Amino acid sequence: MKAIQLYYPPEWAHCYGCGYLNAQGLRIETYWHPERGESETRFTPKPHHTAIPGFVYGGLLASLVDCHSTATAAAAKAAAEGVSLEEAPLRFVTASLKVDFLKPTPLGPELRLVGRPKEVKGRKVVVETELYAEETLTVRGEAVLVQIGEGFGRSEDAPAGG
Ligand SMILES: CCCCC/C=C\C/C=C\C/C=C\C/C=C\CCCC(=O)SCCNC(=O)CCNC(=O)[C@H](O)C(C)(C)COP(=O)(O)OP(=O)(O)OC[C@H]1O[C@@H](n2cnc3c(N)ncnc32)[C@H](O)[C@@H]1OP(=O)(O)O
Repeated sequence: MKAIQLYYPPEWAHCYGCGYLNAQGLRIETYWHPERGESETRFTPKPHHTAIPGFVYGGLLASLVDCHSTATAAAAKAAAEGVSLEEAPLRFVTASLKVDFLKPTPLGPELRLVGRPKEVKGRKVVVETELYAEETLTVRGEAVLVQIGEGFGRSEDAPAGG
């Protein structure tokens, strides 16, 4: 099975969290399981991803939820439209990200994120994510993702003043 991120066209593959062209990035890989209608990402934080000794920094956890959600949105939209990502390289950006830190996340074990599309409507997809450390649910996220089109990211799309 090929990771969803590997379908992104190169011009949209520089993201710190999920771009395969970002050598310093997290380069997460997310897989879509059509039989369950769910996505899955596995990631093992490094020792420097520390909040306090023994626990994962929350900003990293938010980044994982963020990029896991954009990938889930692409797969969910492709599934809803009955197209493959091979023929339709869909790309989403994050409009809104909510992260609830339910319990401290231990630093050491592999983390597992499970994503489910809650709504697929037009260019918008809402994704719910659960993050587990050794079967313990420690983080829950909800993100609103909006599909970008070809040419998005040209200077006229960039925020003013930047
Ligand atoms: C990546 C930065 C983006 C900045 C732009 C510059 C260049 C981009 C170029 C390439 C990007 C390539 C790859 C992406 C890389 C990484 C992705 C990883 C995740 C991230 O790290 S990404 C960074 C943080 N991200 C942003 O920097 C976004 C800044 N922002 C915008 O660029 C606009 O804000 C946008 C496009 C999000 C929406 O603008 P828009 O005009 O296209 O969409 P529109 O208003 O039509 O809304 C359509 C439907 O989304 C609903 N909706 C919209 N905003 C909502 C909100 N906040 N909460 C709840 N619902 C919301 C509406 O309610 C409507 O829903 P409904 O149809 O149901 O009414």
